[in-house]
Amino acid sequence: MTTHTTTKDAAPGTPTPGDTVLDARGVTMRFGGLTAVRDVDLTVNSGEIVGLIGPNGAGKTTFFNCLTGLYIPTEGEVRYKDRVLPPKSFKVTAAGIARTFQNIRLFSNMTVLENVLVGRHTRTKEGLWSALLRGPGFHKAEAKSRERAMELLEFIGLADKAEHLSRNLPYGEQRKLEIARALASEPGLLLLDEPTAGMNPQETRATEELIFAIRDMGIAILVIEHDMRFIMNLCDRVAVLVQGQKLIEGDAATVQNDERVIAAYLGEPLADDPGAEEVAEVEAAEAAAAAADTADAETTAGTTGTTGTTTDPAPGKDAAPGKENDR
Ligand SMILES: Nc1ncnc2c1ncn2[C@@H]1O[C@H](COP(=O)(O)OP(=O)(O)OP(=O)(O)O)[C@@H](O)[C@H]1O
Repeated sequence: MTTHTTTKDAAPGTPTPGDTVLDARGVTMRFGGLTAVRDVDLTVNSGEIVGLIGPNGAGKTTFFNCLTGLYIPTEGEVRYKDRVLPPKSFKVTAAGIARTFQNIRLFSNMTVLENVLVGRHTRTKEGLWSALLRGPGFHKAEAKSRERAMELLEFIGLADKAEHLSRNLPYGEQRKLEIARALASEPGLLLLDEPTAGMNPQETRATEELIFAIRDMGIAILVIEHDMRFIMNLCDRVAVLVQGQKLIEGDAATVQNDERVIAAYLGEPLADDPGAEEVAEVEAAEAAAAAADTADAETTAGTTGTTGTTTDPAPGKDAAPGKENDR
C-alpha cells in the first residue's frame, strides 16, 4: 500500500477540520412499531474521522442507510455541504457521499479493475448511446476512467492484481477493493460500515493506515466499527448509539471513560446483549401464562361449575420486521 500517514494528525496540506460536510439533524427511523433510530444529530467536518459505535442492534447501519438514501428517514433532515440530500442512493453518491457495506458487495466474476470502474459511473458523463456506438467521446472517457481506476488501485496496493477476478482475492484485499470502488465516485465523505470485520490484526492495522491516508486526501470519514482499539486510535470524534439514541459524543478519552459507555459494553444489560430486555419480558410473560394455566387447572380440578380464570396470552410483541435491502 502506498500510504504514508499513520497517525491521527492530518498530513500537511490537508484541509483543517472546520467546514461541516455532513449535517444530520433529528434523524428518526421507524419500522412499524420499532424505532431503530431516534432523533439523532451528527455532524462530520472536513478533515475529520468520526466513529459511530454502539452495541449490536443499536441502529448504526440504519442511520447509515438514512444518510445514503437507502432509507428515507421518518423524521429529520440530512445535509451534505449545506444541501439537503435527495432520497435516492445514486443521487447521494453523485452528490459526494460514498459508502461501503458491512458485507462485501463486489462483483465476484468481474476483475479488480472492472469493479473499480463500476464505481466511476456517477462521474462519467457518457450516456447509453455513446457507450453503444463507442464513439470518440466514449473512448476518451473510458481511458480517463481506467487511468483513475488504476491510480486508485495503486493507492490501495492492488494495481498488480487489476486483472484478477475479485473473487480470487484474499478477504482483506476484497475489503480494500470495496474502499477503492467507493473512492472511484470521488466522494467528499466516505462512510465505512465495519471495514475491519473479519480481519486479522495486520489487516486491521493496514486498514487504519489506509483510512488515515484517505483522510489526508481531503475526504471526511464516518466509520462504524466494533473494534474499540481501532476506533479509539483512528477517530477524532466518536458518537455512541444505544437503542437508537445518541448516548454521548466526544473525543476518544471522553467516550472511553464515560460510565454509560462502559456499561453499554461491559456487562450491564446492554452489553453485547441488547435483546436481553425483550428476552426477559417474554420469559416473564411465559412464566405468568404458565402460572395462570396451573391455577386454572387447579381451579377446574378443585371446583365444579366454576369457570376458570382466563388469562390473556403473553402480551404480543411485534417481531422486528426483517432487514431490508442492505444486507
Ligand atoms: N429494514 C428493517 N426493517 C425492520 N427492522 C429493521 C430494519 N433494519 C433494521 N431493523 C432493526 O433496527 C434495529 C437496528 O438495527 P441496525 O442494523 O441498524 O443496528 P446496528 O447497530 O447496525 O447493529 P449491528 O452492529 O449488529 O450491525 C434492529 O432492531 C433491527 O432489527
